[in-house]
Amino acid sequence: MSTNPPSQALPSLLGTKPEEVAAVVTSLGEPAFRAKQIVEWTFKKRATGIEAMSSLSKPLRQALAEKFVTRSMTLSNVAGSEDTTRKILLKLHDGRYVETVLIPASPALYSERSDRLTLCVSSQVGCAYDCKFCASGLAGFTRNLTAGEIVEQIVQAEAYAADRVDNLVFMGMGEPLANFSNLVKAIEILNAEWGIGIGARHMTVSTSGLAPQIKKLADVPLQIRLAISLHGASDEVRSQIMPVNKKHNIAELFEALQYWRTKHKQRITLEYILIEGVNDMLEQARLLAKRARSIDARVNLIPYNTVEGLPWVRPSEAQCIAFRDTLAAGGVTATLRLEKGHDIAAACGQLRLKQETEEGIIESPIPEKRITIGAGAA
Ligand SMILES: C[S@@+](CC[C@H](N)C(=O)[O-])C[C@H]1O[C@@H](n2cnc3c(N)ncnc32)[C@H](O)[C@@H]1O
Ligand code: SF4
Repeated sequence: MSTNPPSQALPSLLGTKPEEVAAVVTSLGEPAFRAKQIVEWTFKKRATGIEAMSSLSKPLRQALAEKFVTRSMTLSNVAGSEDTTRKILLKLHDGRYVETVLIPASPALYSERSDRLTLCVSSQVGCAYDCKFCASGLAGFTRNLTAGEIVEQIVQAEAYAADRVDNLVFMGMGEPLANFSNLVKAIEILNAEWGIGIGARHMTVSTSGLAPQIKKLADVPLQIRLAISLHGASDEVRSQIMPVNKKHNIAELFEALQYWRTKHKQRITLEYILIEGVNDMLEQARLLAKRARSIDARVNLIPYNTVEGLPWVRPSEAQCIAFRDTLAAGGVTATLRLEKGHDIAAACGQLRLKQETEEGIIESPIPEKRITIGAGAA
């Protein structure tokens, strides 16, 4: 299934706004309406090559082809099935890989209505934040994705599925708020009528808790949703599995979330992976309930997805249910999905690790991710 993506690093039209296209068109001595046609070919007609833009003159197409590409990645592999999740492995122009995950209809999680087709997109190659349970950061950070590469994941997934994606979650590989300007540009293009046209309320940005960037994102005038990877209700537990907590602790994070709430009407989601013996104690549930109530957040409980090479295990169903019930008794709306295969993140990052290790791009990451708390931690 794999073919080589274009090797040049020209900017992609999928990451270019109409005013930027207009500036190029004008510099080429062409009338301004050509920019509108190029934008239509790019986003509405989904032209896969500049030569296909048949309403433009040949010389203009040639000049454009020296400045832009329409695609910068190729579909390399797909794993999974239509009724659960399908992980799409995409090869980037520099030979690196990212994953984007198609998730079929399921009861509403990140938006009010049922999510017909959700796509979980990546924002970086690798991740620098080193959360102890996560596959995305296992081989460290390589680079940010461009706005065009973020947008193209949706375009590639829609072409593959022959369907429209109507809900987006930034929960793939990488920390979206560490790639702030590309993220915001991509969201603007994804939201725009002239662009992909996905409503802001159907986009959720998930972050490990970069408090200053949460405030900065709050000031962007789009009603996108926010999910926080909390995974520990006390600083002690959270810092052991999420080193970012040592930089921005829970108090600082929640102060930023209060600021977010002054600018956004939609409720914040607190993501909480349940890992046996690490963060699944019921006193954590009671503290989590208190924290969630303080910002009127809902909680999404995710039984841990096993990552090859990592020692963590998911708790028993009974423990997951007891955790959820403790939250409910504390007055907090909590979602818990016990069936496998429907998880949004679905341990995203593992396909890419396997591919890049096999190709010798990265060394097999032998995780030094063991911590010593509780019974489940080896
Ligand atoms: C991969 S992260 C990407 C977005 C952002 N960096 C963050 O941490 O929120 C998306 C979500 O997947 C979760 N996750 C990572 N590894 C997981 C695993 N093995 N099982 C379940 N969820 C996992 C993260 O904690 C986070 O809530
Ligand atoms: S959970 Fe998010 S921030 Fe943490 S390592 Fe994974 S991708 Fe990075």
